[in-house]
Amino acid sequence: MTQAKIYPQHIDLEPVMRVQGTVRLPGSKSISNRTLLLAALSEGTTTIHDLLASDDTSVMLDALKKLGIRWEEVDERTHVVHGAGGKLPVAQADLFMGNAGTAIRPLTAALAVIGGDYTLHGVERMHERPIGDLVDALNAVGASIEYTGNPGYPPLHIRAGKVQPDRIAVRGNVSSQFLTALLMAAPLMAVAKPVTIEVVGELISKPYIEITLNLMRRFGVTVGQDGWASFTVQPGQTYRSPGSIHVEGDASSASYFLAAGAIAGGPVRVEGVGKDSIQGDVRFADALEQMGATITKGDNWIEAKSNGVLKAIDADFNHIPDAAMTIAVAALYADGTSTLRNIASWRVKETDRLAAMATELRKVGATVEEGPDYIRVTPPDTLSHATIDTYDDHRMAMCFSLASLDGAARRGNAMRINDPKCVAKTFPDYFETFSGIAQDTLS
Ligand SMILES: O=C(O)C1=C[C@@H](OP(=O)(O)O)[C@@H](O)[C@H](O)C1
Ligand SMILES: C=C(OP(=O)(O)O)C(=O)O
Repeated sequence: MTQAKIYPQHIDLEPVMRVQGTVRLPGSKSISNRTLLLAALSEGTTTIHDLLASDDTSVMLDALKKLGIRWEEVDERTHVVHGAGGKLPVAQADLFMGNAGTAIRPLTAALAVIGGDYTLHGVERMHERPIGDLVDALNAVGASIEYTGNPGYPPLHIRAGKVQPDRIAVRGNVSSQFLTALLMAAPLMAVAKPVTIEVVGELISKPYIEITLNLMRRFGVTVGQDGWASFTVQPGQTYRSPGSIHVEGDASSASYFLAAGAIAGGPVRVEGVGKDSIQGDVRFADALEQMGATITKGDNWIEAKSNGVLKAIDADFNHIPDAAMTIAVAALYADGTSTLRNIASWRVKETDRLAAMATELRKVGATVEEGPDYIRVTPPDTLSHATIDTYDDHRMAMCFSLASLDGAARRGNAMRINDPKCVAKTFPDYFETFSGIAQDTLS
């Protein structure tokens, strides 16, 4: 095992020869934040097992508390949320949303429909991440949401409106979270008549909608679906607590460990997600398999093992935008040029991930072509030592830990990752966990 040296400003990862081991994954961010909100909107009390403890869930928990929702942390792995049955006890609040898309977007819709006087804001980058499609959709049917900074972006000021539409139209090509937000708020609007949400244009990141529909179902609301074009919620359905609910391990967080196993020996097993996962990012394992790794799966685990040099890949990654970043770095270990297509949404996430990925991959010696919605990576013969900037993007930090795996070629040269604490967004002890699978290091 390596001793990861954590500094306030950077972490130095010694070259790793081989990885092997088993990792217990933190809870899924997407499932955690949806479950918290649905539990808060439900009638009854919900016990949540294995909730993610990270910045993104903290902002949701804090916001719910400010809105008057009672919850308790029973122990490290168990939370209890007392639902308020579709109402919010506190009608006026100022809510800090950090940089959590899964908090601000669904809360905006729920608060706009329930009504009250609420302000929502976040970190600087949050104020550069679009929310206009969601605000337009809601305001067009009677909500009252104003921008207090730049039009189209948080911060927002929500006032009581009257939102009881038959139909709502929302664009789906910037973020699927806008549709998720409207879907979760739809039962609150469908008081006397059905509500249909129509998707205008292309819908990206579709598997995240499946997570939304699955969790809504578990909280007692079924949604009628016409392909990906429209979704209908019948009236009279209210959220009801399932009693208790278990949060799967995070499939996006799994990607770093599975990629490590595929690159540097393995086997590496992740526990907490398996073949019946509701998270689209488990399909990351299919991409690794396509690149030549051996993947095995059980009910609650996935394992990756390498078979020598990875094969280059050319594929559409629209369905797994987060885990696709891991493929871009795994491409450093492939036998040729890899192309990741249809990932324009990378530009509006924690940073402009297409630009950031291209810049940092070049630092380790790759030849990179950055297109409007694609990235093409040709690995160097030998990876160079580099200091990687992370742009306050947890995934940049986690992805580039994989660049320490070329142990033999970079004897003595650590890979430096700046601002490693940004992993706290979804995986606060990522680097300790990563060092736990490193079997041999060279220094
Ligand atoms: O709904 C969700 O839980 C998420 C949807 C995706 O966003 P987009 O729909 O904006 O691609 C993903 O990138 C994000 O990390 C989580
Ligand atoms: C895009 C991401 O986050 P968010 O939920 O804030 O959109 C991410 O975690 O990669």
